[in-house]
Amino acid sequence: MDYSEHYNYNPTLAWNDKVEEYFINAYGADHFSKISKALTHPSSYSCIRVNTLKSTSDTVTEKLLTILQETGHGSDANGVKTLNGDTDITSEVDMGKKQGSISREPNNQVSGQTMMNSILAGDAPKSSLQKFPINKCQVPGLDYVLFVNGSGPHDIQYSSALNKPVKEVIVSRKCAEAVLRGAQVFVPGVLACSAHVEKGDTVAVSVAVEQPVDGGWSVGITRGITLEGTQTDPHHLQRRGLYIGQGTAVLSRAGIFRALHGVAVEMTDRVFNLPSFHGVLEGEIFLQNLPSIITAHALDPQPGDRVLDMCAAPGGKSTALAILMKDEGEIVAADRSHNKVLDIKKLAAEMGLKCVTAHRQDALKAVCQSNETVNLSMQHPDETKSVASEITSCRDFLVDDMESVKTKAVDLHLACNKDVSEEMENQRNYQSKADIRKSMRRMRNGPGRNQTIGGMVEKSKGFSPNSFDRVLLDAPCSALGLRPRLFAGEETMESLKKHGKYQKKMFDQAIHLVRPGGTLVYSTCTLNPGENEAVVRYALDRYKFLSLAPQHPRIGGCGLIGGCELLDENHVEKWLTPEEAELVQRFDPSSSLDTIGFFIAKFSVGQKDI
Ligand SMILES: C[S@@+](CC[C@H](N)C(=O)[O-])C[C@H]1O[C@@H](n2cnc3c(N)ncnc32)[C@H](O)[C@@H]1O
Repeated sequence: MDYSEHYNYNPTLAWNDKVEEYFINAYGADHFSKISKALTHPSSYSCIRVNTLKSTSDTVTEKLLTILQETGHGSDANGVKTLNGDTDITSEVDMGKKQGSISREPNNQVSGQTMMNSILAGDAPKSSLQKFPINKCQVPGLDYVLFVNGSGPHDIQYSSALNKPVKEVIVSRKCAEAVLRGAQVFVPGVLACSAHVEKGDTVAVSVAVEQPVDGGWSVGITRGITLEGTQTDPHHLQRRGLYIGQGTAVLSRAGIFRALHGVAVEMTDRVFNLPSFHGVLEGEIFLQNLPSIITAHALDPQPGDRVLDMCAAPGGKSTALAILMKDEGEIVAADRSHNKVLDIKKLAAEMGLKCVTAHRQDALKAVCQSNETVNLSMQHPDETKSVASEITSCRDFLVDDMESVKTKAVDLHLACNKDVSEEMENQRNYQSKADIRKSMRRMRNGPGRNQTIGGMVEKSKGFSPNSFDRVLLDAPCSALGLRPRLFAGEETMESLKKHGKYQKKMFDQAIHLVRPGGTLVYSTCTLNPGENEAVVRYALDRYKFLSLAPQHPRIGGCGLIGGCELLDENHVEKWLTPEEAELVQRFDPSSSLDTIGFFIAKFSVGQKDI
């Protein structure tokens, strides 16, 4: 058997046939194949936004270097691995005894890293001896953004003691995507395991990805199955090229399937090494993708402005906007989901931001319908601004007591019941034991310093027309730009079209809320032109008082020109003119910036005729 071809990481992203055809039409076959490949890898660096109201880039860099050093993530000058990047660097999990021989070939030719270094982070790392060098962003105005460089893909030699078959675990796709970003393997993420795995054994970790079955997709693995020997088990071929690293079993096989939570495998050798700063320097830093930070700059908020973030949770862009405004003015951060609104409140409180108020509001009904609000339709003379916003706060928002009581009960249940579902545990960036203990302590001792907001969420009745200087519509989307991604087959042409329709409806609301002379920014984290250029086309054609505005900084690429014939519908989806395409920013995951796929359009709002 050819071990090197089987035990490696070389995934091919599966798409729905029609969607693939549409994207090949939009990007060209070669380019789309590069995008698809890039999506299966994480970015080669973690991007950290410093809360400049609390700290500086230099202070944060020093603190992070100390933390990395103290936790064994520091210098690696002799090429001997110490510790890999863990999700939670305060994790107290016993590493256990390691078996088998492992060797690692560092391969630092991560896609685009050289370009990324020279454009964004300069050529000289803060400390070249550091295993995860930290660099300040070189783009003017973004020196409060830090990049922590990771490495990969690494070749890992998967082997076992006494030439026995390699012991293995298979994890779910969501779990694997988190592991590729630096997490550990948690119990709920394990789908299958070899027989006789004991605590301390070295195990190869691979991922179960959906396979085509009867016109649909299926993983085809029942949780808890035993993997037989290398060649004999029926899932052997499916795992080819899907190995994400090697680790030490923290529990035996029986323990893994009996336990409800906790780490199952402590990763020791990863295909990609990325430090994770989950829970580190809370309030002082925020981990955020570079295009999201650029989106906040594109809106160009000024101190004293009234800004609406229509789909704000978890609050990454709202807090970035608040910091750009020096916490002066008002940011109304709205989201449809009650629990997510609580996340916004928590984040704003952690970051010490007073100008962010979080509200439960459906962006599809964001414009206030009540006659009473007519008086509040501000023409925006500065002197009426603060009075009007105070009245708005009093009148427009209703405290939904029942909802908050219900949520408190659910929170209590979750905190006391450790049976957290797999998706929650894996997606919440792998809560460590320490985190769980902290939550339990909070439940016993009441809210801590940063937790004083409780579960109250204001349910908004909507906002008055023309009442915001700036509006951000960071729309819910197909998220096809997010990486790493191991499967993309769930989106069909029909589902992509639904996203586009939903976004246009939200845009219709947004346009009523921003005042004449104001600014509107529309953004998504998808590659789909139907949710990007086509929405901009719709907006420019429908609202003649809108025009595309230049963005600063501008480091992304141009938009897509022309359009695409949608054969099934006998309809041409229209995109942008060459001039318009120059004004939007498109972040391409296969480009040298090595970011997620992202799209930003900025509009100037003229005198309205609606
Ligand atoms: C792309 S995320 C926003 C990320 C956020 N802007 C940030 O940077 O942290 C989209 C958000 O839209 C919210 N959402 C989805 N449908 C919505 C609706 N009809 N009204 C308001 N929010 C909605 C989701 O709950 C989700 O939090």
